[in-house]
Amino acid sequence: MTGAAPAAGTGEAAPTVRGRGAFGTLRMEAVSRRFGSATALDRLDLTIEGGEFLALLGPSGCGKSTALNCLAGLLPLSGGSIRLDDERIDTLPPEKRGFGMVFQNYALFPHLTVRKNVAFGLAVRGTPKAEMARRVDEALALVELSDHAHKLPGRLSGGQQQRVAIARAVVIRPRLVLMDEPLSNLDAKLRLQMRTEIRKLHQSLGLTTVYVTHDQEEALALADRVVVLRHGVVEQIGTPEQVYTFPRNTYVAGFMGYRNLLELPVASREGRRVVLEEPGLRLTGVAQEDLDGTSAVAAVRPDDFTPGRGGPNTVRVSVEVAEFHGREMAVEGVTESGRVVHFRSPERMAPGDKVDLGVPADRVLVFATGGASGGTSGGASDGATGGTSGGVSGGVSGGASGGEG
Ligand SMILES: Nc1ncnc2c1ncn2[C@@H]1O[C@H](COP(=O)(O)OP(=O)(O)OP(=O)(O)O)[C@@H](O)[C@H]1O
Repeated sequence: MTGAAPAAGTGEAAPTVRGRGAFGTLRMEAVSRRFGSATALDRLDLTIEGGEFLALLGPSGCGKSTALNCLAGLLPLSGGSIRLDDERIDTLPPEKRGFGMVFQNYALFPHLTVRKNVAFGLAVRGTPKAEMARRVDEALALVELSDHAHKLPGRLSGGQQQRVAIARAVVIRPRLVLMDEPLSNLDAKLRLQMRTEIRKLHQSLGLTTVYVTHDQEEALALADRVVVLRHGVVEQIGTPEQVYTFPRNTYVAGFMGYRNLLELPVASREGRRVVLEEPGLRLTGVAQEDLDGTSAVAAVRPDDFTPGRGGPNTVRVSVEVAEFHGREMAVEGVTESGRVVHFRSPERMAPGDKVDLGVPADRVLVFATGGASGGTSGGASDGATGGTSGGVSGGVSGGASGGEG
C-alpha cells in the first residue's frame, strides 16, 4: 500500500481520512438470502482480507447486490453468519458496522450541499464540530471538490456527484468500503477516469473494498481478487490473471471474453491435448478438466485467432459481418457446418470473404460438454455481455445440437 500513487492532490489529507483499516479477515460463512421461494444467495462462503480490493462479478440477477447488502446490514440473512475477525457482525444494524457505501445512483441528499452531504455520516455519529469540519475539508480535497463544497448535488456533473458519494463513504474512516456498480451511470471516458481514481484512493487510504460489477474489464482492472458469481453461488475466485487465463468452466470463460464457445466432436486425445474436428475446422487444444464424452467445448478468445494464418489448427470461415473498431475489425464468420466464429482482423474484411483462422493450441481451452457450468449455452449467454449471446449460443448449438439436447 505504501508504494501506491497518492490520491489526486491529496498529499497531506490522506493520513487522517485513512480507513481504520485494521481488520484481519471478514468472513461470510454459508450466507443465504431468500426472497420468498427464490434463493438469491445460496450458502455463500467468502473471505475478504483486510486491505484487499475484491470484485464481485456476474450477470444481472446472480446475487451481487444481495451479497453487498447483506454485508452492509441493509438486508438480514436467511442463514449463515458474517464475522469480522472474532466479532459476529451480521446481527449489528448498518450504522454499527462502520462500513461506507457507494451506490450506483450516488444516493446523495438533493437538498443538502456537497459539504453537508459529506458531513452527514460524521454528524449522525456525533463528531465534534471542529473535527467534522477538518475531516470534511480533507475528504473534499481528496476527491478534488473543495471548490464545489457549497453547491447542491443537482449542479454537479455525474462524475462529480460520484466523487461526493465516495468522499461521503471514506470520511467516516470505514473499516470496509462497499461499492455497488458505482460507475455504471457515467459515460465511457469518465468511467475510465473514475476507475483509476477509485483504485488510487483504495491504495493511498489503505482501504478494504468490495466492489460489485457486471463489467469483466472493470473487475479485472481494479481488483486484487475477483469472485465470479452465478445464481447466488461462487463459480470461481482468483486473481485477475487466474480467472482470465484459467477460467474454471465455460460460464466463467464466457464471462472472461472467451466469446467462441464451440461444442465439437472429439477426434483424438493424448494426455491433455485434444483434437476437435469437423468439416472446415480442426482445433487442437488443452483439456482443462476430465473429458469423457464424444464431444467437448473449445473456448477461444476472438483476438487469439489470426486470420490468414492457416496451419494444423485452422478454422475456415466465410465472413458475415465486419465491424470497424479503429485499428482492427471485429468480424463474425461462419464455418462450413454453420458455426458462428468471432475474430479480430487488422485487415479490412467484407461479407463473403473466405478466411483461414489460425490459433495456437495453448489458446484453445477445452471443457467437458455440459460440465460444471451446467451446459455451454447457459454459460455463454449468461456470461456474454450485451449483444453477444446470439453469436455465442449460435456457435455452441450450430451443428452440435445433439450434445445440448
Ligand atoms: N427485494 C427483492 N425481492 C424479491 N427478489 C429479489 C429482491 N432483491 C433481489 N431479488 C432477486 O434475487 C436475485 C439476486 O438479485 P441481486 O439484485 O442480488 O442480483 P445482482 O447480481 O445484483 O443483479 P443486478 O446486476 O441486476 O443488480 C435475483 O433473482 C433477484 O430477482
